[in-house]
Amino acid sequence: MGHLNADFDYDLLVLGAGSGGLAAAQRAVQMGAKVAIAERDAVGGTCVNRGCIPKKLMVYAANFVHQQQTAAAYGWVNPKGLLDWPNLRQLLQTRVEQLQKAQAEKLKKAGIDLLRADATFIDAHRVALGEQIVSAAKLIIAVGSQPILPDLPGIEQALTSRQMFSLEALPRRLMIVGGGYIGAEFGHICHALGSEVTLADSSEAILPGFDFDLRQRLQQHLQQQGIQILTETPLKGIQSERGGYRVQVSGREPLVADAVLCAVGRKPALDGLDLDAAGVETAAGAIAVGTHYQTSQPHICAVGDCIDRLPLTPVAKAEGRAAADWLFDQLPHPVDYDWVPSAVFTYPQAAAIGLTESAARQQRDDIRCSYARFQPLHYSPLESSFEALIKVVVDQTTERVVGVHIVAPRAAEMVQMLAPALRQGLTQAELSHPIGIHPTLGEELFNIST
Ligand SMILES: Cc1cc2nc3c(=O)[nH]c(=O)nc-3n(C[C@H](O)[C@H](O)[C@H](O)COP(=O)(O)OP(=O)(O)OC[C@H]3O[C@@H](n4cnc5c(N)ncnc54)[C@H](O)[C@@H]3O)c2cc1C
Ligand SMILES: NC(=O)c1ccc[n+]([C@@H]2O[C@H](COP(=O)([O-])OP(=O)(O)OC[C@H]3O[C@@H](n4cnc5c(N)ncnc54)[C@H](O)[C@@H]3O)[C@@H](O)[C@H]2O)c1
Repeated sequence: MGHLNADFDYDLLVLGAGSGGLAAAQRAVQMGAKVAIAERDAVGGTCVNRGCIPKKLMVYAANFVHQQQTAAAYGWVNPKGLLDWPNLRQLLQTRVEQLQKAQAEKLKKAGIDLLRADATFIDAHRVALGEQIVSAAKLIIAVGSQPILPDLPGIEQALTSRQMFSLEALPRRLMIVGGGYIGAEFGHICHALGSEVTLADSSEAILPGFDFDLRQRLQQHLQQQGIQILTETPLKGIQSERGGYRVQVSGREPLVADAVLCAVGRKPALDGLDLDAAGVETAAGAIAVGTHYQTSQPHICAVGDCIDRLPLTPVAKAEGRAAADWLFDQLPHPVDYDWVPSAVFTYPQAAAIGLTESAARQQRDDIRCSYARFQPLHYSPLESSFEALIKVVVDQTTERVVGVHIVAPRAAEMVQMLAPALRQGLTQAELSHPIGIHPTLGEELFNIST
C-alpha cells in the first residue's frame, strides 16, 4: 500500500469505525493512502451493532403479527403463533456478529489497520490510543452520537435504544418517552410483539420535522393498533416502585410501567476526545465543519452524526467518501441534502423526501398539495378500514414537485425510487405520465391529479 507522507505513521487516521468512518477509510485507500481506523467498541458502529440492522430485523419479526391478523381475513385458521423472544434475541446477536466479522475482514483485505482503543487527541496530528500514540498527516473524525438523557430525576433508570436489543424479556408495560424515529419504531415493534405501549411526546404529534399530514396519519394508525399516544406531554421524572416505575409527565397523573425507554434525541459523542488539544472547534455541541467537511483544522475533517446535519447511515457514508475525496484529491463532492429520502419503519411505514408543506410555504407563496387517500387492496378483506396516504407538494410557479410524503406499507421503497427524478426537476404532470403496474401500491403515485 502506498504511503504519501513519511513524516507520520499514517496518511489518514479515521476515528470511529461506523458508517461514516468505514466509508471514508475505504475511499482513502482507493486513492493510495496508508490508512488506520480507531474504534473503541464494535466495528460497524451504531447502524450495524445497535441501530438500523438489528432494529430492522426486529421490525420484520413484528410485522409477522400484522400479517397473521390479515391472514385470518383471507381464510387462514389459527394463524396466530407465539414469539420465542430469546430466539429472536439470538438471531439479532448472530446476524450482528456476522456483520462485524465481515466488516473487519473487509478492512484487513483493504490493508486498513484496525486499532482497537478509545481515541484522545494529543495535538492536531497525534492521537493517544490507550498506551499507543499514533500520528497522521490527515484525520477524519467519525465518532457518531449518543442518546440524550434529559437532566430529570430518576432518568438513569430509563433504557436507551442500545439496551432494547438485548432485553432479558419483553416488558409487559413499556413507557416510551419521545415519539421520534426511535420511539415510533420501538413502539411499533414492542406493541406488535406483545407489550402494552404508552408513548409520550412533548410535541403536538409524533415525528416532529415530518409533514403534519404524515404525522397525523401515522399517529392514527398506531393508535388504532392499540398504542396509547400522549402528545404535548413532556417527561418530568421517573420513580421506581415495586419492581416497576412511576413515570411523571406534565399535566397528567403518573403512568405506571415495567420499563421506560428514553428516546428524546441523540447528540454528538465528543466526550473524552479532547478536541481542544487538536484545535478543532465545535458549535452547539457538534463539530463545526465547512462545505467539504473540513474542521477549523483544514487537515482534519468530521462526518456523520458527530456533525449533526442529517443523522442517517447513507448520509454518513456519503459524507465520509466526500471528506476523503477532499482531503486527498481536493475533489469537491459535498452531499446534496435536499433530496435525502428517509423512512420510519413502523406499520405502515412513513417515508418522505423533499420539503414538508410548511417548509415549502416558508420558502414560496404558491404551493399546491395533492393527495391520494386509498385502501390498499391487501387490506380490503379486513373489517376495519386501513387508509394509506400519499401527499405531493408542488411549487405552482415551476410545477416542480418539491416534496412527497407517504404513509403506506413499503412507503420507504416508493419514496427512495423518486429521488433521481425529483433531483432532475420532476413536474407534477411528468409524475402522472408513466403507466404503472396494476395492482400495486406504487401505481397510486401516478394517479394523483392536481
Ligand atoms: C436505534 C437506531 C436505529 C437507527 N436506524 C436507522 C435506520 O434505519 N436508517 C438510517 O439511515 N439510520 C438509522 N439510524 C442512524 C444511524 O445509525 C446513524 O446515523 C449512523 O450510524 C451514523 O454513522 P456514524 O459513522 O456517524 O456514527 P456511528 O455509526 O455511531 O459510528 C461511530 C463509531 O465511533 C466510535 N467511537 C466514538 N468515540 C470514539 C473514540 N473516542 N475513540 C474510538 N472510537 C470511538 C463508536 O464506538 C462508533 O463505533 C439509527 C440509529 C439508532 C440509534
Ligand atoms: N429509520 C431511521 O432512519 C432512523 C431510525 C432511528 C433513528 N434514526 C436517527 O436517529 C436520530 C435520533 O432518533 P430519536 O428518535 O432519538 O430522536 P428524534 O429527534 O427523531 O425524536 C425525539 C423525540 O423526542 C421528543 N422529545 C424531546 N424531549 C422530550 C421530553 N422531555 N419528553 C417527551 N418527548 C420529548 C421530541 O418531540 C421528538 O419527537 C434521528 O434523528 C434519526 O436521524 C433514524
